[in-house]
Amino acid sequence: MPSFDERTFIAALRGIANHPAARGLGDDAAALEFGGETLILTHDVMVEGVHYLASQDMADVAWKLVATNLSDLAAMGAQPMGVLLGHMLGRDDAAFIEGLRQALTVFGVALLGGDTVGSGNENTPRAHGLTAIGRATHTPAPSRSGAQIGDIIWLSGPVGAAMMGFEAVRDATGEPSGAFRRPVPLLDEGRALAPHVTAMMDVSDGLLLDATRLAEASGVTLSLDRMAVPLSAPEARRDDALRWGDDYQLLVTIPRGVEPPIPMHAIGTVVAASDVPLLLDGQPPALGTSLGYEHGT
Ligand SMILES: Nc1ncnc2c1ncn2[C@@H]1O[C@H](COP(=O)(O)OP(=O)(O)OP(=O)(O)O)[C@@H](O)[C@H]1O
Ligand SMILES: Cc1ncc(C[n+]2csc(CCOP(=O)(O)O)c2C)c(N)n1
Ligand SMILES: [Mg+2]
Repeated sequence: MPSFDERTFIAALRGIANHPAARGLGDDAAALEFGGETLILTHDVMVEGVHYLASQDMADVAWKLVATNLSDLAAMGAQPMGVLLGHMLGRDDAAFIEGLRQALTVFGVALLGGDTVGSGNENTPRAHGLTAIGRATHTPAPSRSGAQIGDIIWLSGPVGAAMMGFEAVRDATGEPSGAFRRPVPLLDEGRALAPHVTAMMDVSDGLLLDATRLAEASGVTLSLDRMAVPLSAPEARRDDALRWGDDYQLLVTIPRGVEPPIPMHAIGTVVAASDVPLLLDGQPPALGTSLGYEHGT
């Protein structure tokens, strides 16, 4: 086991991330004011065996690396500009480059640079890093910390498709798996929502965990209606789908009475902070159960 889990490590980093652009390491990306504009900067890593299966097509892995980073830009209402790739050489590098080319073409983003290394040992799981750079289309760029008591909580679409897709790939069932292999960042949606939201984030680690993070950042409690969450999985898997992650929907809060500018699903309301940041059908989630994906736990 690592010496720190993800949450503890990021909390320790907060002590040295004092620049205002870091936003206290509380948002999906940094927001750096520069030359009259706001640059939005994010970096995500994918690891073989953690984020993708060793059997997967490397073109899909490259696509997902781009898409997950662009999803963090979407959550800030940003327009992507370019990326820097950190690449560890290994099997199927030509396929990786083809998947990278496809994603950059589809999302209209430039490859600006990066770094390439060997693993040193072919049994070492591979890791792939990507930095994505965008420009804010609405300032201040939305944060996770602005939710207000009384706001309505909205979700851009269903959760559960990535979980089902993962199981299809893992078990080689031939069932649809595109949501897991090739997620699509909601860039247009993020830009449309940015001027209207009090808070916004993308849902990467599971709806319940990410909703908890938004609540904690905003100093409120999020009260979710379990059955109002749209599902792209069998109803019997609802509780798993609310926790699994990888769906890259946008989770936002908007003042009551304001209609979202795009179709969204109302899934709850923001209430005054209580001793728990999240209520599910009025109840705190059972103690000791996982709310989503956390590294190092
Ligand atoms: N190693 C690190 N160094 C500096 N900042 C970090 C590091 N790891 C995480 N952070 C920051 O902590 C915050 C939370 O990170 P987290 O990875 O949960 O967000 P995210 O990128 O939206 O999630 P995901 O990785 O699931 O896409 C972000 O602001 C991120 O920039
Ligand atoms: C092989 C395999 N097993 C499990 C999962 C599920 N998973 C892993 S990390 C993560 C959250 C996003 O990661 P991060 O927080 O690092 O951005 C999720 C949902 C997967 N994708 N692949
Ligand atoms: Mg995010």
